Amino acid sequence: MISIKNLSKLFQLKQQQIQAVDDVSLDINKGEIFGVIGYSGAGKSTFVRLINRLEEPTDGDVSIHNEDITKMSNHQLRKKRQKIGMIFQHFNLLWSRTVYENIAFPLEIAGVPRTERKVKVLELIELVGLSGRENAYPSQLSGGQKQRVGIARALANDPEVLLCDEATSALDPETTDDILELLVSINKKLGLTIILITHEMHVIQKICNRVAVMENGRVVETGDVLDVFVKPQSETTRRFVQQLNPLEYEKDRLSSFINEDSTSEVIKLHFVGNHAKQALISQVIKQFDIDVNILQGSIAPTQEGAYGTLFVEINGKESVLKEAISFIENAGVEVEVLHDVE
Ligand SMILES: Nc1ncnc2c1ncn2[C@@H]1O[C@H](COP(=O)(O)OP(=O)(O)OP(=O)(O)O)[C@@H](O)[C@H]1O
Repeated sequence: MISIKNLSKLFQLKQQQIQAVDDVSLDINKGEIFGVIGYSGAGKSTFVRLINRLEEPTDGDVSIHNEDITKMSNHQLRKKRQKIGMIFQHFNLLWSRTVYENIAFPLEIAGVPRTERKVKVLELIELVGLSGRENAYPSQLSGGQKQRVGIARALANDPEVLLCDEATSALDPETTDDILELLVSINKKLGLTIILITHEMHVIQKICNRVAVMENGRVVETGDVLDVFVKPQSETTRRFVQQLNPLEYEKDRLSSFINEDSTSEVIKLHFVGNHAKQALISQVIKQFDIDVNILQGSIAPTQEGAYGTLFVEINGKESVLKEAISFIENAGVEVEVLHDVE
């Protein structure tokens, strides 16, 4: 487990002080993919760089598997850093070295003998899907391939933790998805703990188990990804969740589709996890004497199961509508009544 306690970083500039990270405490479980999301300037990069002491904390502790890295000597820290891999937005590859040589570099530094090095590098090249490109130089690779080299290099010394600093922000959406899939498969195959920072909610949705939301150096919300999607607590989190389906938040838009009928109601259904797999609407139609008009729906898969919303207009006798709503709620689906036509 990674235990972060009261972690702070104050940058002391000539004219001003910047509290980049402000009293952050978090526990990250072994083997999970933990996301940190925030807008530009929220303190994400500083936070992630404090975890391997690329930045020195002003205050607080970071323990990785019960070893407090903030108390380590430079020598101990160098050894420990071999067990903390890191990948970057702009890949940070060595441009004069080939794919093979980039990946071999951390092994050379760790003093791994040449033959052992070769076995490991070839294994990593296969793991990240770059077989055949061993002798290419970074300038001959696409963005996605460069990040694959970055990932292989970060894994060379069999780290316990992989830190990802906006690792997909420079990539197009399709390549982003490929790299995210690679991170999930590495997490599963190697049981590696991954801490990932991003400003994009779909990155969190796709691969994280838990998430922390940062604002002005502080963590304003933390929880399981599904819980945070379904019930965002802070305004900042709500704005991030909105990124995934902006239309869902334009309830006014729906009003033009609603029949001017005194017996209709518009409801929003929240499907979480396995509840998203039920044929609930067809059951409601069969069981109750009501009409259902589907206005809008969406579903987003997460590592912890799916999360979906559906806006429907239901039309029928008031007492029957009430019964139908109770039926839906009893099936484990949350119902929000949005609009009562007078
Ligand atoms: N080395 C530094 N010296 C002084 N101020 C810094 C330094 N690094 C970061 N800051 C400041 O700390 C604050 C947080 O920056 P940080 O880069 O951690 O945020 P971020 O959430 O990662 O944003 P971005 O995604 O834009 O990088 C910002 O106000 C930034 O200007």
